[in-house]
Amino acid sequence: MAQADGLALGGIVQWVLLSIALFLCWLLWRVWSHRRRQETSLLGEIHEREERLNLALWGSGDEFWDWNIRENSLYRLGASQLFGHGSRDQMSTDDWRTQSIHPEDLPRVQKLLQEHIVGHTEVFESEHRIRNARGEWVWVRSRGKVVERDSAGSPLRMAGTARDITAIRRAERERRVALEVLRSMSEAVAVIDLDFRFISVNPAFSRITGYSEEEVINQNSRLLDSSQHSAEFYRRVRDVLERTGHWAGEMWQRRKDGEEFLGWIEMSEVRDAMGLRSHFVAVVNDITDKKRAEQELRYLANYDTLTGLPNRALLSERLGRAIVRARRQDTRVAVLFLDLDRFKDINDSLGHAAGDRLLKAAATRLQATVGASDTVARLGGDEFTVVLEDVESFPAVERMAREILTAFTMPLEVDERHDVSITPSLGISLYPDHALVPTDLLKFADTAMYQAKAEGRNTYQIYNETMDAESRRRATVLASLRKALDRGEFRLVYQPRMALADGRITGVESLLRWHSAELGEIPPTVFIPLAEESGLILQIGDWVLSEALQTLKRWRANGLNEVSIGINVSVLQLLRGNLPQQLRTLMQDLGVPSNRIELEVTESMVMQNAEQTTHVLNELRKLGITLAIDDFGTGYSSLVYLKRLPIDTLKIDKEFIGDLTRDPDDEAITATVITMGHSLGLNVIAEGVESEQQLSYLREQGCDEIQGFWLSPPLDSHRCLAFIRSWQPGTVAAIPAPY
Ligand SMILES: Nc1nc2c(ncn2[C@@H]2O[C@H](COP(=O)(O)O[C@H]3[C@@H](O)[C@H](n4cnc5c(=O)[nH]c(N)nc54)O[C@@H]3COP(=O)(O)O)[C@@H](O)[C@H]2O)c(=O)[nH]1
Repeated sequence: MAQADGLALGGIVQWVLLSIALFLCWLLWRVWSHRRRQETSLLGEIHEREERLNLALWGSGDEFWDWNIRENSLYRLGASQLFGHGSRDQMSTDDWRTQSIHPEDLPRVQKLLQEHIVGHTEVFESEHRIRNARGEWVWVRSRGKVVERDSAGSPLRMAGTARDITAIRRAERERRVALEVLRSMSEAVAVIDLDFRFISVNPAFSRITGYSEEEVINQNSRLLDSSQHSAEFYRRVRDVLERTGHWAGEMWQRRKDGEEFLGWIEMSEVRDAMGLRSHFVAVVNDITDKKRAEQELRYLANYDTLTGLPNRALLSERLGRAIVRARRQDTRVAVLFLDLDRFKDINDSLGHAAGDRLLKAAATRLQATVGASDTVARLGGDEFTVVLEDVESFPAVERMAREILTAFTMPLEVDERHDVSITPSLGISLYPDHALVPTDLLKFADTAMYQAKAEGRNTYQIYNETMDAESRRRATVLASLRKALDRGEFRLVYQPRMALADGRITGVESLLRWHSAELGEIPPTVFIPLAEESGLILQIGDWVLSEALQTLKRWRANGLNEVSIGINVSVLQLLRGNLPQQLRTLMQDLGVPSNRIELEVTESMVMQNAEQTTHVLNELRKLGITLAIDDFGTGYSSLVYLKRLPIDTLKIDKEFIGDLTRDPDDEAITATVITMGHSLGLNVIAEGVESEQQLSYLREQGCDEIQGFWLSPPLDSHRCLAFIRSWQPGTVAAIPAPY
């Protein structure tokens, strides 16, 4: 039993031990399978996390790097997506240094790493270039931190991310370039929101408008609205901009200081990434100066800068339009061509500045006479043109021509001290009577003007066809005149004059004659004006002086010591200024006395140029030469000047003498001139005396001397010498007065 009991116990023990062993095995299996499950789930979790990290890196486009400092190795996750397939996931730090990073950036990156490792910076942060799988350099922004240190604090591991910022840097560079362009642009640029408030402006905007960026931000763009446009105009512009997204045009704008400027403005909408309008950009070009320059150019092209009158170009245009209107309305257009008489002499003597002022004064006088509705133009020099529209008749044009002549009888004020008298000569042509086109009308009016000059100036002429022949003849005469001196075609004749008191021959007047080889005998009334206009009178005048004084010398050698010689001089000779010196030399060379020389200048010439000629006349007077005013009574006489001028003799024009005893007016004028001349202490000579009646009347009025066909026509020097020698004074002195 004890054995059985022992066997049973042993069985039980074995069974228990087996059960325990089985249980332990089961427990171990359970633990193992639990661990296994745990491991599997951990691995799954790790895998999932890695997946997420990879996804995150893929999504962000970043690379993860892990640098084992002690082992000197670099692990990179996501490098291939950042730098292309083939980029290495693992590399040694040395390879990274020598192959991966751009050599120029390496020192900077190492410095930043060092600063972080020693604890100077919280994080390592750097932008540098990395070579990608294709061998190109790409810019990355790398951020990282030390993530493990040993017990001594030395870094064991650093980890971080890197991001490709090549595109960002390019965009940034482009943005900087764009900003620089905006900054350096000469056009003002403003970004405006949809409520037309300024968002940003460039420096040119501040320069042009005077407003700084701070002053305009958030301000409405109405700030620049100018008073030159109506509110309606600005409303329309904004309306177009809102509807179409674009507006371009010229717009006046007001600067901060209130000054207005003209801008060429281009406004365009800006759309955001969603394609919605977000802003407007306005580019403003200040075109005030350009516009002004354009206007000035237009002005210069169409107006005469001196007088402000239309020039030839604008005149032709207006005349053309006037003709078109006249054709449509069946009316007339008149062209008045005006030239100032002897303007050249005045210009030469007064100087060009005064000449310019005279032209301006003449332009004002002309415009005031004609009125604002008709065109007055300056063609250059002293030539003006008037265009009259809706002309009813020839007399109406003549009336205007006379009004112009009358307007010029009053002297023109050149400055505070100088008044100058100047007369115009006018030529007139009419559409459709004389021509149908502007060029012909102008040409014919010009021809008529020359005819007016030939008629003695200070008058008008209406064009007729014979004038063309006349102007051609003038050109022919002038061509011959230029050769006359060299060919020796001039000669002087001498007309004696006689004292009424005792019948003595007191002197002669030398008169020029021209016999042209081609044209025959040309009267002085024809060639003298041409010689004056062309300036040839200066050389011709020199010849006359020399010739006349040589005759005087010859006569004196023949015993005519008491006879004086009168020599006509043109005002041009006086204005030239060297006449006194010229005469001094001639007198010395020829040995003739000055008190036997009298220079004759016409009244109108001297009166018009009194200020300029007085000095020369005084010089001549100082030489002992006497001075006579010729053609007295025909021009505009100023007693003031007459009194001031150093003259000795008045010669009453033959125009008054011819009608003596027939025309009471001429008698009255002649008597008055004699009285006035005597009251001024002057010797008075009557020219053109042809009859005894005239002679008697003049004697009765106390005239001092006479000259004319009654006594003798002009004679050549030999015949004149003979005439004087044979003259019997007693016979004439005995002629009684008619009353
Ligand atoms: N600058 C210069 N001008 C000169 C010179 N020589 C002449 N002239 C000027 O030319 C104009 C015309 O002169 P001319 O044809 O010689 O006529 C003169 C006389 O011939 C004429 N005359 C004289 N007596 C009578 C008369 O009884 N009846 C009449 N119908 N005519 C007469 O008058 C002219 C006189 O000239 P003036 O005394 O000068 O007025 C003339 O303006 C001349 O001045 C010259 O050398 N230089």
